[in-house]
Amino acid sequence: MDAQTFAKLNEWRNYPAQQQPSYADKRLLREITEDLRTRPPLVFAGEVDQLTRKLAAAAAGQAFVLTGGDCAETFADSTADKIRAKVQTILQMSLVMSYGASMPIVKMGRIAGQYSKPRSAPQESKDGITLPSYRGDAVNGFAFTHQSRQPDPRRLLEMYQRSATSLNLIRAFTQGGYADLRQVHLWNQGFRNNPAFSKYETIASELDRALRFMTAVGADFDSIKTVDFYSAHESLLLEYESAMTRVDSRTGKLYDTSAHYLWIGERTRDPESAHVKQAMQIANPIGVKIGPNTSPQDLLRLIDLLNPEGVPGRLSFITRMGVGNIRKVLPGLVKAVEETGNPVVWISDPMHGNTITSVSGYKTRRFSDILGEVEGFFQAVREAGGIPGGIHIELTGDDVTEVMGGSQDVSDDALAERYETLVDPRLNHQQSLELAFLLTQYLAV
Ligand SMILES: O=C[C@H](O)[C@H](O)COP(=O)(O)O
Ligand SMILES: C=C(OP(=O)(O)O)C(=O)O
Ligand SMILES: [Mn+2]
Repeated sequence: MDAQTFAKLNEWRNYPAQQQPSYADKRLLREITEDLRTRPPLVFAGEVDQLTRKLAAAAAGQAFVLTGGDCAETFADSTADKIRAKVQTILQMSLVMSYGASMPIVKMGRIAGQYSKPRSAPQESKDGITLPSYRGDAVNGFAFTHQSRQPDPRRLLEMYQRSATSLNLIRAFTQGGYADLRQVHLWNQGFRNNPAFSKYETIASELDRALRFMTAVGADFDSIKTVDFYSAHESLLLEYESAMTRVDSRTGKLYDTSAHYLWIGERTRDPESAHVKQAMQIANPIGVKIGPNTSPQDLLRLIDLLNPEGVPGRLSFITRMGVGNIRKVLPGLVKAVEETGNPVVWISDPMHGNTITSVSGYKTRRFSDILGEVEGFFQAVREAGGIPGGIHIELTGDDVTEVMGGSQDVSDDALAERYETLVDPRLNHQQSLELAFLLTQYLAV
């Protein structure tokens, strides 16, 4: 690596980095990041560029992005069954959505690397004992003991290994025929038992007819049975992201090879933050989460820093305002950005602005608030002259009870039945499919 590239790679070190673990053993951290630097990349520059082109299509209204997966992946749950269920859920949603939108869906998972979390509070207290907060399996353990809550750099290696094995399986599923349209359609038949099915019967039978028509005219399903599926996670642990950054031999540019797509969280998106400085140096498509206190100036500055050349697909803004704020705050932001002519992708995260504590004490969200924010997002972006480009949600393929409501009407009392997330509540399989059906009404224009 030449001196100039090396300087770029380390530029972030000159700026304040929030939400970083403080490791007791700095030497061990160095040994581990040195080791990571020698490991093969998890994703390849060519794939990353292909994703950027697909995101460019979303910015232009010719594709729509679906990102879904856990709030916090865990090492223990990075199993074949759980990964399959998540990928299956995303493929099922995407079939329904692409029918509704009559356009391709860009499929991304918060998967194969979503192992670290920013937290509102650095510490957690229970029964008079105060310990560091859980920051994701890549940092420390969830168990509430002194030992488990200490940040351990060896977990970064485990993150790499788990990401690699997850991605290997995802590649096998999505390239090996598992994503065949007919198969995905068959899975969707399970939704017929959902209490809300009658509301969506028309679209479900239209989709059924469309596929039968394709079969009748001899469509070559075999030639379209692989799908492109991209990995995404929050770029939070800068030592890890930096250690996974490689020079692309074709172009000499830096790519963070830990995932195809990286986003910067609401808590670390300050233009002068190490997180933004790190993202400036890499060629991956970047998302920035934006909450209700974002100003138009913030966005213009982020555009200057992260996409000064206006490369379509390079930058997305992921709005997470809350159902009560989205219509008030978003139109002004969209207007200001659209006036610059810079091609950003507007993506809705209807989860993070709608987190509440239920009466029974669970961190949860209401399905109705999530839908309300999605609706507000489509209206606000269109009203202000922008193009709604995608949705970013926390989901799992399992029948958990973490989000209240939906057609199966998960009640406050029912949350206790299968509340499994370690950080934020996720839509379960049925709630995710229901959201996909509901989205079709906003996607069809
Ligand atoms: O996933 C997002 C954040 O990490 C999470 O909402 C923060 O949660 P906390 O407020 O429980 O720390
Ligand atoms: C931490 C997250 O979101 P935000 O930065 O929007 O709070 C997340 O996506 O899990
Ligand atoms: Mn979350």
